[in-house]
Amino acid sequence: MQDMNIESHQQPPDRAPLLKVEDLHKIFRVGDQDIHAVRGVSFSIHAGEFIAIKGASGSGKSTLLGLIGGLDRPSDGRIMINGREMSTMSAAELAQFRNARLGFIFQQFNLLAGMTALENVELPLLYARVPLLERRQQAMAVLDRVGLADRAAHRPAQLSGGQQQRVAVARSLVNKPSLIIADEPQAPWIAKQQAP
Ligand SMILES: Nc1ncnc2c1ncn2[C@@H]1O[C@H](COP(=O)(O)OP(=O)(O)OP(=O)(O)O)[C@@H](O)[C@H]1O
Repeated sequence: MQDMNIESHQQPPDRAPLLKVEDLHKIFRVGDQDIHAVRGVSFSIHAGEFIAIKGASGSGKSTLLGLIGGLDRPSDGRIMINGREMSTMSAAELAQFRNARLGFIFQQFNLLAGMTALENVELPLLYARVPLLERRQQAMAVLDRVGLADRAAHRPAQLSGGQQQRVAVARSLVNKPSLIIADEPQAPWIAKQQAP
């Protein structure tokens, strides 16, 4: 892994971290080659804190975000969320935790092409078994917040790139997550959205 920097943009408050990463490593085995994508990364995030992970292409940023989000397991090191070690969670617990506590914005947005903007935003609530009327109202409110209420019935292919990005942001916010993980530069936009 090349150099990667973790920058905090707010003063962490004096309380236990929401997320603590300790000496994290990820090694991918490709053929007979070991790719050390994440090498000994440690940091903490407190509630309300905004953190940017910066580094050259291929320095391990997406891999690190995947590990924090529980999408992949580390080769070594620990990830503690609210004092609980992620590796001790079962697959079902991890899925439940991801759905209830984390919001993801992927590099490629990962919107479902066959669904409308509103249905895409509703997805985390559907997984959380929120009743239809309630989830429709909540999803619509967040779509409105990102300025896309009038595009609710449009499918991703009928939206501009920036609008698709805003749908992805709305989907990441709809379950009111403790932590939003954003791959690539939408992050300042999210910080603005989260401001009271
Ligand atoms: N599933 C995988 N199997 C093998 N190698 C991988 C895998 N995923 C990533 N890598 C390698 O790990 C390294 C880190 O990749 P990663 O995608 O985390 O970088 P990044 O910093 O997010 O890059 P970018 O800014 O270009 O998106 C790269 O050398 C990449 O080729």
